[in-house]
Amino acid sequence: MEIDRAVQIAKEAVKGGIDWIEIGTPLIKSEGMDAIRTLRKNFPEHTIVADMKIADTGSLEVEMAAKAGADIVMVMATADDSTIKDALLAAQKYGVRLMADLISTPKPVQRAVELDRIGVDIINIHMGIDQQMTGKTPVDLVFEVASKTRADIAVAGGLDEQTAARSVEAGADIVIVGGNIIRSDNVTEASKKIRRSVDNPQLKQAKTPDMDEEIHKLFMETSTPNISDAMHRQGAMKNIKPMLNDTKMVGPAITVQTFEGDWAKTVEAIDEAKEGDVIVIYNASPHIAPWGGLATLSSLNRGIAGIVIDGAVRDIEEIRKIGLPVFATSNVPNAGDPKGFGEVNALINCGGQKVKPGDYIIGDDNGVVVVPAERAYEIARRAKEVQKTEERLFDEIRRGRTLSEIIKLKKWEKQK
Ligand SMILES: O=C([C@H](O)CO)[C@H](O)[C@H](O)COP(=O)(O)O
Repeated sequence: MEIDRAVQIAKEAVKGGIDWIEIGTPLIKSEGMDAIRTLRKNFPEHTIVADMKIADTGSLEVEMAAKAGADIVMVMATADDSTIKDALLAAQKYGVRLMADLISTPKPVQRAVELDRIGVDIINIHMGIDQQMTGKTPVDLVFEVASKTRADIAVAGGLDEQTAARSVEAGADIVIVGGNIIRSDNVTEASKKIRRSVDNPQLKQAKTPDMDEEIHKLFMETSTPNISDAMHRQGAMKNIKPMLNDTKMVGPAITVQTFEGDWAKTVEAIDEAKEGDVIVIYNASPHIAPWGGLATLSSLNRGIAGIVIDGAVRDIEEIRKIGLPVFATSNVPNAGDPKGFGEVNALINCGGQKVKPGDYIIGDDNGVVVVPAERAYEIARRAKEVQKTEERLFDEIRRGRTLSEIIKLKKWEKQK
């Protein structure tokens, strides 16, 4: 994030009622202490938190941040006690408060108690962005840490309206929200929502979502380009196109290995599939269809989420009328016969991607991506982050700037 964008986003968030502005570590690494100076200058009345993530030379780095205009400076809870104590002395000397970040602390409750005894002002219960993608949340620790310490308690790490409210109910004094505000396409509205839930935490009934439901919901909300970006451009199937427009399909794979001119196993898979599954077929012939209208209707009746074929389909008009998402390499008039070769639920290769039963298959008008089952939650969360970042970029482009201006493309190209 560039400093001018950070200032603009902070202005929109302030309009929505936020009290404090946290300058994140990536911005500080990119812009140095100027990030703090600029935010201080633009927001003379607001509390400025500098997420310095201090690991050593506590006194020196607190002094740097304090002189640049920070009110609160962040030290790593995992730093040595000598660093924490020296940072604390500098904080007292320069009239700022010291916040200790419990990110990646092996025994967070025990360390919080120790930091409290040392005298840090605020303890930040924090799950980092990468940890959040694996399903970790800071909220479950709040009550225990808050009840065993006297310091103020901050909470950070993927908080939204629900989890911010739960944190306050569990004893948090400060709620730090990053992505769910700064990546929104309406930062002011997103800030207002968080403000409302923090001020009235009892109104937000947080339910713990079922993991599979959550994965399905996140993949339904995101696009295959979002998912491909989240996987560092991996996972996209080659040459496989949607046979319908405005199509969206999400589900775990049931796989079919079959051969040119043989449609027996593809049709048997319909009976073996569970509701919500996606049938993924390797057939390898662009000329003889192992799938058509009758199989599509049969799948619709069984509640199957969609079909992906590395091969051809026929009866395209019927498939369109039925409306079940079908993806294939081509459409042709002729089918094969049921011969019975091949296998259901084998490891297959489809569109150049390995697919095993249970892997998540997501299809839309852009094509199809496969996400390994063991990474489904993490990738779904990362795809959502990609989408949020893009929403904000879309908003800034709508306001009249070009994409390369916004992302300062030249500055971030690889330097020789
Ligand atoms: O501290 C943060 C992170 O480690 C990068 O510096 C974030 O500011 C903090 O996690 C809040 O952001 P979200 O997790 O996106 O709410």
